[in-house]
Amino acid sequence: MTTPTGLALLTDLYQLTMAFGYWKLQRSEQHAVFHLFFRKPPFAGGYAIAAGLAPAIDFLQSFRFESSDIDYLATLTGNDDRPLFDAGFLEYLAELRLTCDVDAMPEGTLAFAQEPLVRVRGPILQCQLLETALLNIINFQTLIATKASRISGVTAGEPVLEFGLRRAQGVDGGLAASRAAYLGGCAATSNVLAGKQFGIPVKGTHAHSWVMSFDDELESFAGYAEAMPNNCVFLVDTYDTLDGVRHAVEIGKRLRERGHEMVGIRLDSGDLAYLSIEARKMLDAGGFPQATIVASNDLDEHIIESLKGQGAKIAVWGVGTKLATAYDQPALGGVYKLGAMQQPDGSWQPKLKLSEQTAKTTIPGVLQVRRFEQQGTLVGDMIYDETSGIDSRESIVDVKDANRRKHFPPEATSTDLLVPVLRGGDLVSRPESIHESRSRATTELARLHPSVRRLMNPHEYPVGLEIGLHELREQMIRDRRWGSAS
Ligand SMILES: Nc1ncnc2c1ncn2[C@@H]1O[C@H](COP(=O)(O)OP(=O)(O)OP(=O)(O)O)[C@@H](O)[C@H]1O
Ligand SMILES: O=P(O)(O)OC[C@H]1O[C@H](OP(=O)(O)OP(=O)(O)O)[C@H](O)[C@@H]1O
Ligand SMILES: O=C(O)c1cccnc1
Repeated sequence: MTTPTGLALLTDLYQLTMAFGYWKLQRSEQHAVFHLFFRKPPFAGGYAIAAGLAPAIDFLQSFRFESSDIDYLATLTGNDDRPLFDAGFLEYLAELRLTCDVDAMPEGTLAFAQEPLVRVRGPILQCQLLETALLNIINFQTLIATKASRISGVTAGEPVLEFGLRRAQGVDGGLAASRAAYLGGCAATSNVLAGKQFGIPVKGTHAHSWVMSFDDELESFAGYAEAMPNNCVFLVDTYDTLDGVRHAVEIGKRLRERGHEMVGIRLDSGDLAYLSIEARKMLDAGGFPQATIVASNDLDEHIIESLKGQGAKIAVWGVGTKLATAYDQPALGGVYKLGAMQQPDGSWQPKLKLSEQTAKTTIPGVLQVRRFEQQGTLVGDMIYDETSGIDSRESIVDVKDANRRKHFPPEATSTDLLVPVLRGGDLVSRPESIHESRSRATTELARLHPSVRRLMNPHEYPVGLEIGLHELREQMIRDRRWGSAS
C-alpha cells in the first residue's frame, strides 16, 4: 500500500459523471450522508474487524485533483467525440478541497452486518467522489484483518507469522495485506517493506534453496548457524523431516558450545501433527525443550484448528497464501449507500433504496451505532438515527425479521462506535498507531461470546434497528411499494 497521494482519479468514471451532473444542475453543494457497510461477515463467520481507516485518512487528507489529472479528464469524450466534461467543471475540480465530515469506527473495532463502518457527510458531489476509493481501502483491509483474527483466534495465543507476500495480489495488495494481518492479530510479517512502512515486526527463517545449495543438510545448517547464530530456525523437511530434526539437534549443540541457542525448527510439508509430535520428542530428548516448532504449508484457520485437535506440538504458525489472498473469500462486499439528504431548512430527509431482498433494502437516516455491554460481554448493537435519537425503549428490531426483538437491560452500558474523524475536511482525531488498533481488535474479541467467534455456524450477534428507525423504515418501504396513500 503506497501512501495515497494524488489519488483523486482512483475512482470509477461514473462517480465523475454523477459529480458533473450535480455540478451542472447546481446541486453539488447540497449535503448528503453516505454509509459504508457490509451485508454479511466474511468467511461465513460471525464478525469482522474494521480496518483501513488510517490509509483512508491518508487518502482523504491528500484528496485533490492535480493538474495532470485535469489534463487527462479533459481528453475524455462522449459518444459524439466532444469532451465529456465542461471546462468549467474541470476548473471546479482543480479548485476542489474536501469539506466533508467523516465519522468512523476506529480500526480494530468489531463490526457486524449492516453497521456503518464509515459515515461521510457533506456536499453530495464530494461524498460521491470518495465512494470507490473508500470501499477499495476499507473492504480489503477489513477482509484481511478479519481473516487474521480468525486464524489467530484458533492458535490460543501462539504467534501467527504472515508469510503471504509472494502469493499476494500484487505489490500494493501484498503491503496492504501485511498491514491488515498484523492489525487483525498476526504477530509479525515476513514482508520487510511492510515492516519499514508500518512499523510492524518482521520475522524470517530460511528456504529450501539454502539447504539445496549445500552438498548436504547438516553442512547447510552448520553454515547457517555460523552466519546467523542469533536467528537459527532450521527448515528440516528438504529431504527427510526427522533426519532434518536430528541434524538441527546436532547443530544446536554445536551452537550452544559457541554460546548461542537455536531458536527452533520449521516444518513445511507432510503430516504436521505427527511430525511435530515426533520432532518435539527429539528436541526434548536432545536437550532443546525450549526450541520452538514453527509450521507452514498452506495453513488456514481450519487446518490449524484440526492440527490443534490432533495434539500437534506446533508453537508458531506461518500462514501465507490463504491469509494474504483471503483465499476462500477474496472480497468483502462492503457498499456505500446514500442515507439522507439535507433540506434547505437544515433538516435531513431520509432516503431508502428498495430491494426484493430485505437485507438489501437500505437503512435510511444519519446513522450511528450504539454497542451495549453487560458484565464484560457484548450483548448487542443498535443502529439509530442520530438526528432523531433513541426511543425511550432501549430495544432493537432485527433488520431482516421484524418479529425478532431484543431489549437491553438498564444496567447494560453502551458506547457509540462512530467517532469524529474529519470535520469540514480537517482531521479532528489523533492518528492512532497500528499497535493500538491491533490491541483493540484483540481486547474486543475477548468480549465477544465464544459462540459468535466460532468458525463454523457461528451464533448471530444481535444487531438491530432502534424502534423509531425501524418504524420509519417500514413506513418508507410501504410508501415506496404502495404509494404514500398507505
Ligand atoms: N495432520 C494434518 N491434519 C490436517 N491437515 C494437515 C495435516 N498435516 C498437514 N496438513 C495440511 O494438508 C495439506 C497437505 O499439503 P500437500 O498436499 O502440499 O502435502 P505436502 O506433504 O505438504 O506435500 P508438498 O511436499 O507438495 O508440500 C496442507 O494444507 C497442510 O497444511
Ligand atoms: O504455504 P503458505 O501458507 O502460502 O506459506 C508460505 C509458503 O511459502 C514458502 O513456500 P515456497 O514458496 O517455497 O513454496 P512451497 O513450499 O509451496 O513449495 C514457505 O515454505 C511456505 O510453505
Ligand atoms: O521466513 C520464512 O520462513 C518464510 C517467509 C516467506 C514465506 N515462507 C516462509
